[in-house]
Amino acid sequence: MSGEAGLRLKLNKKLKIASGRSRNSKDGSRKFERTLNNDRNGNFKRMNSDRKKKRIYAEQDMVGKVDYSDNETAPSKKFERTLNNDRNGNFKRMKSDRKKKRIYAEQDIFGEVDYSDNEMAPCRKASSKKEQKQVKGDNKSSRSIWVSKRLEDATSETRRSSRKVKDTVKSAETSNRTKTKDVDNMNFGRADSLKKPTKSKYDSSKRVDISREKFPDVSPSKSAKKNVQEKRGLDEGTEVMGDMPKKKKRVIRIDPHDISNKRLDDGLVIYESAKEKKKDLEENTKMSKNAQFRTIQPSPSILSFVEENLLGRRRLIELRRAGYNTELSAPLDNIPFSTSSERERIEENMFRNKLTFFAAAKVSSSFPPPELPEIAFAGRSNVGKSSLLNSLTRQWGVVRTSDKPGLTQTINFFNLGSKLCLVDLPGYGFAYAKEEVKDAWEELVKEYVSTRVGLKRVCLLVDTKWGLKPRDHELINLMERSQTKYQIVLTKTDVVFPIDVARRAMQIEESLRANKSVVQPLMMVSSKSGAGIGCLRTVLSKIARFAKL
Ligand SMILES: Nc1nc2c(ncn2[C@@H]2O[C@H](COP(=O)(O)OP(=O)(O)OP(=O)(O)O)[C@@H](O)[C@H]2O)c(=O)[nH]1
Ligand SMILES: [Mg+2]
Repeated sequence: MSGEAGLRLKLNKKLKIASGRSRNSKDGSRKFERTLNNDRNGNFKRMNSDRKKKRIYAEQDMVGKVDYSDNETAPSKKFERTLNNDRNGNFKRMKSDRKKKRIYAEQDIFGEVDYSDNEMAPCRKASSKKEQKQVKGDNKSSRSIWVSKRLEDATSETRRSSRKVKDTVKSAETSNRTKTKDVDNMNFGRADSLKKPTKSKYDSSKRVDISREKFPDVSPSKSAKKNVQEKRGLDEGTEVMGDMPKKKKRVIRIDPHDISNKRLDDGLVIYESAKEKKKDLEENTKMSKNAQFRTIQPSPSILSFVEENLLGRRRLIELRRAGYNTELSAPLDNIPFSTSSERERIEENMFRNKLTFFAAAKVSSSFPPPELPEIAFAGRSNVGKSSLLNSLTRQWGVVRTSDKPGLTQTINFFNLGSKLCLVDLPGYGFAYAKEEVKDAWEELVKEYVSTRVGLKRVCLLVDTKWGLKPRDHELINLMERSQTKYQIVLTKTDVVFPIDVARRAMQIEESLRANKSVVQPLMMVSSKSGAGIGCLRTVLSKIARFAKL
């Protein structure tokens, strides 16, 4: 027993010395903190009991007469062995992490791990969990090597990163000051050794930033140029001076309108300028056309006709004062689908008769035999031919009309009573139809106006806004050649000012003054307002009255 007591005392002493050493060392204090933390979590008692158990097992080993004086690692090995044994026995409840703690405690006690470097602590803390998982091997020395290796890696990495920053700053400074190849090679070499592709980018951007800070007056483009120069210089292995004298650019000013000093390269410019000039000229001519139109002085007879018939754009109050029933839908002198009693009010007896459709022709062979004197209505598409027929007879709906140009595609024959035949011709020019079809219509119209027996008059309808167009002139020339009587009728007078209606009438009369087949006076109507319709009725009914087949 006395021997046993002696051994116990010795062991206690050893343990006290070890714990004292650990407390004195920096890592020992850390270990102490951890134990305190454990205590805070309520494991203090268990720890005490563990220590007691350790002591007991140590005692047991010592009773087993094992000599530890030679090798200090032996007790730890023994401890672990006993712990392993205990897993099957009394210490089943103990968790692995607690066991690990105990292992660390042993390490601390026996001072196997060298914590001389201060940087170790945070690394160890950060990777403590990983380490705990990995530190499973029984060999303490291997564990200590692994930990020390990790620590070394961590410290070297931190050193590297700090060195990197220093290097980048240094390289930036050197590139701006000296810009020698050697310095940059060093930098690139370092970047390569670090094996980070982004590093070089970072370096270059940093360099640019620093250069900007250093030379705030230099524009970014210039600094970029400098960088390019630097790179070139480095590639060639020659020194590039930052303060090179700049070459002044010669600026040659060329007169854009002067063609004499142009080179072949400036051909495009010449072409463009010519195009612009042509455009200006066209605009001027266009302007002059409008200006010319405004200078037309209508004759007093035309002006009085326009005023008497309320032609042109008018206010409702004006129409009301003139006796028009403004409450009726357009045209004002019209009642849609009028009855025979309503037709009685038409001044001219001729147009009191009922309008009836009797034939349509696509080709000249299908024209009906000429039984009645015919009055045809020709003109460009959408000029208002069909509408005028309806307006003259006050029988809206007999002749079909549309907003879309090209509705009338055949020559349509309408009988007005038993004395007159009204013919609606297809329009020419602007129409939503194929070119071949339009050409066919035009040919048919030309054939009709030039060859038709019984055709007493062609009312050539002209839009007041646009006046005579080349196609109209074509038809006029044809009728002149074929000696077909034609009368110009201005339509849609309600969309322009009265003075412009008069000007247009005057303009057309002047242009056709030399023509022989043209019938005067020029008529002006509006199928919408009914203005001038009565006058046209009077003129046309005279034809029927005196016409002889
Ligand atoms: N403001 C106004 N519009 C009119 C007048 N006459 C006709 N219109 C309109 O002009 C468009 C064309 O009328 P249409 O009578 O179909 O013309 P069109 O000459 O027969 O046309 P095509 O059959 O294609 O040759 C329609 O929307 C009419 O409402 C008018 O005197 N004044
Ligand atoms: Mg029509």
